[in-house]
Amino acid sequence: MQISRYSAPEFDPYGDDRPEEGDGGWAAPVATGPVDAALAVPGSKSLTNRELVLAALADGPSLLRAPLHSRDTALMIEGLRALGTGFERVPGSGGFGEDLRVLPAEELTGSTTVDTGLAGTVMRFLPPVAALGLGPTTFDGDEGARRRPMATMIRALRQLGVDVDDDRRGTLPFTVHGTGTVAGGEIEIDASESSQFVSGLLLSAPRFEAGLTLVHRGDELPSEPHIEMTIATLRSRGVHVESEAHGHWHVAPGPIRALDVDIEPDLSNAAPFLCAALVTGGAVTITGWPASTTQVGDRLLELLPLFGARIERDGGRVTVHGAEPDPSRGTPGIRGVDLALPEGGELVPNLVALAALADEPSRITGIGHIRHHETDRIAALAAELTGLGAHVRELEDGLEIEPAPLHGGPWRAYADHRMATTGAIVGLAVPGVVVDDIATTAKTLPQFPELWEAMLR
Ligand SMILES: O=C(O)C1=C[C@@H](OP(=O)(O)O)[C@@H](O)[C@H](O)C1
Ligand SMILES: C=C(OP(=O)(O)O)C(=O)O
Repeated sequence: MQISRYSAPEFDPYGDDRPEEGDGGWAAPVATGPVDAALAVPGSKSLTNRELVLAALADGPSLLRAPLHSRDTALMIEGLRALGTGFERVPGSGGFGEDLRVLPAEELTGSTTVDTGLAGTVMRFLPPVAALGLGPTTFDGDEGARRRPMATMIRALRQLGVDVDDDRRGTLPFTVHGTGTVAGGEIEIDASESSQFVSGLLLSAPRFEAGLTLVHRGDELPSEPHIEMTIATLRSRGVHVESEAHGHWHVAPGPIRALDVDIEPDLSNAAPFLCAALVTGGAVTITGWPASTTQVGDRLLELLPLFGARIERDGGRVTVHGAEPDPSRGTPGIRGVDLALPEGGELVPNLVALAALADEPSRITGIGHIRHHETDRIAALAAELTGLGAHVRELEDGLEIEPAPLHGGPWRAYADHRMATTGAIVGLAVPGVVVDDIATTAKTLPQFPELWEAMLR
């Protein structure tokens, strides 16, 4: 079996580690009965990478407790370090690696390169930071990263008075010519392709001379909970942020306060484990579930019951129980859903695994933007499920799935952590599913293979 090199505690967020190529595939374990497991998951990618950026721009050192250590967060650390930020490792109290002290640069520097990997948060959050640095910063990333939209960010920076050289491609690679200051002011963007354009601009905005008034004009505004998360993290550091109308934000110029923060567990990364309860008719408990959160993964507690799950909550322990076996519908009796889910694109791949194993048809729409994630997730899900015998119809902005008996076969991950975990979920119920690159889960959850096998023991 292939185990990722990113496993804590050996994982070194400061080294040159990159995921390894697949070694011939990971045979997804089949559940031999209902799962019955309790586990904790490591810190949130979205919170860790926001707090890293804000800590680097803050007016003093900040401590991040229980941050995520994964490829995406290592890339963020390396990018910020290239721009002059200091990092110290501090013994952590959590089970998934060390805490991090972030030491902001006296002056952000440029004349460097930033490797974004395939991390949307790195490629959309760091260009405005680089604009505050002195000197040119060239951004590039994985082959798949060069296909992800960047034109909205490049145009926004130009509107803010920043010189960006992209050879008119509108994608990586490009160079941000930082002068040490950004004028700021009022701009309009179309964030239909990704909420990360909004988040990236808002995170650096307190450091712009005039702050930022940002107006979204476009057909869609996906992943709104992630924008709420950005606003909440800014406010917790004393930044004045207003949103008086939908798609309008104003960030006042001013200091970003240094702050010691606890990073919540990644609730979107809890999803595959919770789905396992439904697929096997068992029960899975996640510990440390926050009482209140801006994470979109919290919506799993409303979404999974639509598939037939029962949720039990006891303080920070959240347990998902599979549907009661129903002989007239077959065990484990997963229900079909008809959902519009523009706010929860990152949850979709795992939920589609449930839909493919359900006894009834499903339709999930409003998710055209996930064609711009790590891969075109609509096309990838349709291709991989069809390869296993599923009846899937690809819509422009979603998927329709009809119940059909599935068989084993290869499952391509497309360098997408959530495609990899989706293959694992299907493989619980379908013998012979082989995920080509389970190590790609190191993007946000290096411990996935170990946690998955432990859940099944
Ligand atoms: O800001 C963030 O941390 C994220 C925003 C969302 O991006 P999109 O708006 O591109 O979907 C989400 O899907 C991604 O996993 C993380
Ligand atoms: C879309 C995702 O990632 P990224 O931050 O690279 O956009 C995701 O994690 O599902």
